[in-house]
Amino acid sequence: MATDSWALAVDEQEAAAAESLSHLEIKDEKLKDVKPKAETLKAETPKDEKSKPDVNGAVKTDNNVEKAEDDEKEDKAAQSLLNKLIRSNLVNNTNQVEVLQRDPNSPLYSVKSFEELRLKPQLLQGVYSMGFNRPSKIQETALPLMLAAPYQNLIAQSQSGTGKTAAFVLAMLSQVDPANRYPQCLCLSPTYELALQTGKVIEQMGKFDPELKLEYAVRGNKLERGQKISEHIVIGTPGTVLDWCSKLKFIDPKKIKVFVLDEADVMIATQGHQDQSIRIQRMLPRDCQMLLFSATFEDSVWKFAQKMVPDPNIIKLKREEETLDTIKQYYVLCNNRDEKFQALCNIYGAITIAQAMIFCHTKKTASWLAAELSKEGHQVALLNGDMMVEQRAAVIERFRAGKEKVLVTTNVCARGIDVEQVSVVINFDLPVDKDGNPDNETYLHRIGRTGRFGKRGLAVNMVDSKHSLNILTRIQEHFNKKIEKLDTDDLDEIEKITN
Ligand SMILES: Nc1ncnc2c1ncn2[C@@H]1O[C@H](COP(=O)(O)OP(=O)(O)OP(=O)(O)O)[C@@H](O)[C@H]1O
Repeated sequence: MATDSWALAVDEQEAAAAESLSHLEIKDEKLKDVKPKAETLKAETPKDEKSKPDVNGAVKTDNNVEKAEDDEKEDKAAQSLLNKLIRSNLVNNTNQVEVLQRDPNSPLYSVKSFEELRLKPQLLQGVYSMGFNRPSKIQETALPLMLAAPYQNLIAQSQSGTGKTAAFVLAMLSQVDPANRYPQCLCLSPTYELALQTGKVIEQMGKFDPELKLEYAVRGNKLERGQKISEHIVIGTPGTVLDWCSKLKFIDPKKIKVFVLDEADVMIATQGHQDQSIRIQRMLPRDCQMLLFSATFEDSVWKFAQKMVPDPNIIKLKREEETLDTIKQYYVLCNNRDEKFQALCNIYGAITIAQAMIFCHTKKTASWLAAELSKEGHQVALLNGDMMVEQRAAVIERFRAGKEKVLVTTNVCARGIDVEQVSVVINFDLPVDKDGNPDNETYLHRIGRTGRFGKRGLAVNMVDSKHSLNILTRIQEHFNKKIEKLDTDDLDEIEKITN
């Protein structure tokens, strides 16, 4: 790849991150001078004004008709950051960890306590100071494997919130020798903000070792030319790290002992990052320990992982499956948006709903609906892709705390966000993919419950055209679970749905 193209990709990616600088607390003095450049965590409005599917996927060509795609582009990095910001605890997972060992004959260790890992005392102190009493499910197996000598490579996949970051941070910290004043561990993150988040974990966990130093290789952190970095751990985005290792030679890649590639799935979704990461990996010594982490493991991630990590051990923790078994599903037949709103008001008038999440297809509908519900006296929170990630996290936190009773959001904006306590979900518009087909996965994720949250739930789907009825029928067939018709003009009937 030509130097120009990766440099361009870096510009794009880091411009995307720069805006959030003003929102994140930055402790590192060197980073304080960085000026926000662009508001790119905002969702983009597609320039293409051609015919698009309507709210439920039907194609409309009239320019006066609301365009479904005035909406957000799915931004994996933003979603990942959002989940990190709103999460304060481990995600529970009762599935077994699957391990594929490079050498099946070597015994497989798993630990039930951090003491068993024989960490440096300051590190153990750091772990406990973070409130970690015992290793998480994935940490139980990953940590002994990562810390075993001779060092082994690892590819690990488990859903967000299961303790991957803490695991590799611990692996890096335990292998650093503070007496050697040069970078020994290198960690790649897909965006500026994610790098900062992981950096914070490194700082927290390593804070009892005053000698230990961390440097951020992110755009805006300008070092003097000709300088060599003395910090032990470098965390950064691929473009800047590549610059620092090759063009600017701030880092000697040959001295790196541990290389971590975090959020591999987000990484490959960002243009240019894959090539940059591979170029960095090629500069590292053969005996450098390579660790790759990902929340998902589709084919593309797997191919990338194999390129990055030779002779890997592989650890996977399956996501807890959601089912529709404990959910009562209904649909309401309407003719247009106003009728859907009326149906919603009727439902609210008939039953007590503690907290509900309402999903719309477009930002415009979501804003309209939130305003209408407020007029009706509801305490409404609105979430859309125009908000900065931190603002979105604040909205979700307030909703979680029960400060608002209704959360109105767009489909794309809330994908992958878990608000477990919500038992009523209203699909004001049905979830469809970009081609206008039923998005079964999103439907399941949104209204389904895992074993742990097995309490009963209620889902109401608003149908406003033949097309959306067809989408609903296909969703019903896909899950082979009946979605009952609900007449929202009949109060008695509505009341029955809570029984
Ligand atoms: N052993 C532990 N005990 C208690 N809490 C933990 C433990 N390990 C991690 N946590 C906490 O659980 C949350 C999720 O952990 P972490 O960020 O490491 O998960 P992750 O799998 O890296 O998630 P993501 O894929 O979003 O990066 C964090 O708040 C973290 O502080």
